[in-house]
Amino acid sequence: MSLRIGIHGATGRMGQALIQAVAAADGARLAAAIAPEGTPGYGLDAGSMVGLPPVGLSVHHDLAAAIAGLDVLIDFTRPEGTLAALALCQQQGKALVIGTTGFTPEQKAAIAAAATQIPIVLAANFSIGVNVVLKLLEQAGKLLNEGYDVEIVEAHHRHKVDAPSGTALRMGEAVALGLGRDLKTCAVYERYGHTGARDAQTIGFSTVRGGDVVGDHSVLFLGDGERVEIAHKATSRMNFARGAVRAAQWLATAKPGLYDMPDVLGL
Ligand SMILES: NC(=O)C1=CN([C@@H]2O[C@H](COP(=O)(O)OP(=O)(O)OC[C@H]3O[C@@H](n4cnc5c(N)ncnc54)[C@H](OP(=O)(O)O)[C@@H]3O)[C@@H](O)[C@H]2O)C=CC1
Ligand SMILES: O=C(O)C1=N[C@H](C(=O)O)C[C@H](O)C1
Repeated sequence: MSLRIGIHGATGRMGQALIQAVAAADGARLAAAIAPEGTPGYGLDAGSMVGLPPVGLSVHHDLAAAIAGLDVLIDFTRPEGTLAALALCQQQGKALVIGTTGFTPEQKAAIAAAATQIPIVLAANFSIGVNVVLKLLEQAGKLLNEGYDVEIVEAHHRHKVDAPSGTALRMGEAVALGLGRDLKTCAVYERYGHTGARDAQTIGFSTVRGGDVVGDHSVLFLGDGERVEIAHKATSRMNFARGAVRAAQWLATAKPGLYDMPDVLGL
């Protein structure tokens, strides 16, 4: 029996990559493609929409009905879309993969609460490369914990609506863990005007938006007379999509709980 996967946000940049990734995956099939009524692509066959042979499923907006016929829902939408999907998955006891970013602390707490009843993978970045980089960053934080200022720079396409990226924030958490700091109290997200000299205990974030950049992240450890840079550059969304499908397959046998991509990858 193949795993029945539904995609919430099917007409989006990631939704379209996910349709392709599900089509290419062994042991999985697309069982629903959900997007807001009337959005470009709405009503089309999900396969045809992405240039594949027709799959016999049209993009529709009835999320509750769709979830009833799924094993796992993959959500790449906006925080409010994810929370609607979360409530329905919880009601129907279905597993959920969340790729959406930009959640408030309260929204993250709602996801964690739902994960006491259903299995959820919540990851700001589903690429293998970024998840390996997170491990390297924790180690770098441990080793470069004296005399190095940490700055995180990220660049994304002109359509991205949240900043800093979820990945940049996860990278900040990984470095902070290595350094023995709490990102909540040491992050600096804005600088303008007379800022004063840099506080050595801070982790700074800078955001670039423009063009079609898929996702670039650099973490700089700036010392006296040298600097270390750990960077990841995505050139295709297929790495994220394949990772999310892998997470959906992993969730099929997982117990209720809140998981991240390192759990899926065994890192
Ligand atoms: N974790 C990861 O590895 C990655 C995460 N992301 C994240 O995934 C999310 C989506 O990115 P992307 O595909 O580029 O975005 P897009 O805007 O291209 O697509 C979003 C999709 O969700 C729909 N949508 C928007 N708002 C809602 C809502 N409130 N309820 C239901 N559906 C909604 C959109 O429809 P409409 O167009 O009509 O609004 C569209 O179908 C972002 O948060 C992004 O940061 C992106 C890449 C990788
Ligand atoms: O919106 C995007 O495009 C991306 N969002 C994710 C994030 O916020 O980290 C992951 C990736 O960088 C692409």
